[in-house]
This record gives sequence, C-alpha cells and structure tokens, in this order.
Amino acid sequence: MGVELDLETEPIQAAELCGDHLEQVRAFTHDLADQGEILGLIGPVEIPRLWSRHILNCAVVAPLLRPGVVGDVGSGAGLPGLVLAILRPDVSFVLIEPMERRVAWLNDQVASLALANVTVTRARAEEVHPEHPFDQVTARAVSAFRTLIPLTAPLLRSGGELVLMKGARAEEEIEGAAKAIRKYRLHDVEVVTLGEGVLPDVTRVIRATVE
Ligand SMILES: C[S@@+](CC[C@H](N)C(=O)[O-])C[C@H]1O[C@@H](n2cnc3c(N)ncnc32)[C@H](O)[C@@H]1O
Repeated sequence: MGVELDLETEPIQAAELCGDHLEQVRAFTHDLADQGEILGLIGPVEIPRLWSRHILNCAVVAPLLRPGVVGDVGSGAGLPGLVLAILRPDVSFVLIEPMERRVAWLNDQVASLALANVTVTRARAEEVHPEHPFDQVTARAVSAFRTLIPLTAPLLRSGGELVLMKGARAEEEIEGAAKAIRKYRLHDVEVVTLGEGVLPDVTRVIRATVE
C-alpha cells in the first residue's frame, strides 16, 4: 500500500511537453508520488508539486539532447534520467547512482516502463570509466558546478557536452568554477533558460563543451 496520493492535478503543459510519451511519463510520476516518500526518493512536500517542479522541469531539457549516449550522474529518483529516457527513445542513457535502494527503484522503473534505451550503473561517478565516453552528461541537484565538473567532465568524449540542471544562481556557480573550467578544458560555457512562460519555475541549465 502506498502513501496517500496527494499529487497535484496534471498540468495542461504535460500533454504539450510529453506528446506521445505522456502515458509513460504519467505512469512514472504516479509511481513516484505513490512510493517516493516511503523509498526515501523524494520529500513529502515535493509530492504535490511533482509535475510542475520536477517532472516537467526535466521534460523541457529533452530537446537539448542529441542522438548518442547520455550519462546521467546521480539519477536518484530518475530525475532527469528516466524522464529524458522516456521522451527521447532515440538516445541511450546510462544512469549512474551509488545508492542501492535508488538503483533498485531505477531498475524497477526501467522494467515496468519497458525502457530499452536505459542501463543503470551502481557507482559513484568518479568510479565510472566508460569504454566509450559519453556524448553528453546530465545531472540535477548533485553538487555545485565547481565540484560537479570533476565528476562529470571526465566521462565525456572530446567535443562532448555537459547539460547540468541548475537553480537561480547558475551564473554565480560558473564564476566560482573558473579554475575547474580551465583544468577540465571546458569551453562555450553558458546558461540556458527553458520553460519560460510555460512552467511556474523555469529550468536553468549550464551547458559546456569539453575540448
Ligand atoms: C539530491 S539527490 C538528486 C537526485 C536526482 N538527480 C534529482 O534531481 O532528484 C543527489 C543524488 O546524487 C547521488 N550522488 C551523490 N554523489 C554522487 C557521486 N559522486 N556520483 C554519482 N552520484 C552521486 C546521490 O546518491 C543522490 O541520489
């Protein structure tokens, strides 16, 4: 038995942002609302705003991805990795998460959503050495840009791109990361704002390309 489901009404934008994949995104969202608190994946205050502050904030990132392999570092509940994997079946995803209970949840969701484009790796990012470095790496709510760079940039191929979901202080985080930006040879570092006029909270993403 799950917790009492107190999920907000599905926002009208969900249909627009999820298109043909709405049913799958809806199934994931309802499972997360139902089991997320018990499994320690998400706090109770987040459940009533799961769609507008979490699911759809991840969904707006989908158009930034290119066909290839994306590593999602610190996937946790599957944000953004599972949402993006549902919306972009043309892209392969490797979800990297060290916590056993979260890995079990991710594997269960991959199976129940029948996602053929996802593998889950139980590891810390710094322990991962992909045979074929990733084309892009995503992360959300893992750490500040300065400390996230050493965890994520080494996973990328030359010319690969970081797509890191960030809060309102993204520009300040970039200023504070000057040393790591140089050390890991990042260029074209920029903040893009997604979901403006569509979502209550815009999504801010730091994009950067590795030399
Ligand atoms: C605050 S949670 C965010 C989870 C999810 N990305 C989200 O937005 O809901 C941070 C996640 O990063 C994972 N994590 C922490 N350090 C990590 C590392 N070095 N490598 C990979 N994952 C890490 C944690 O286990 C946790 O699941």
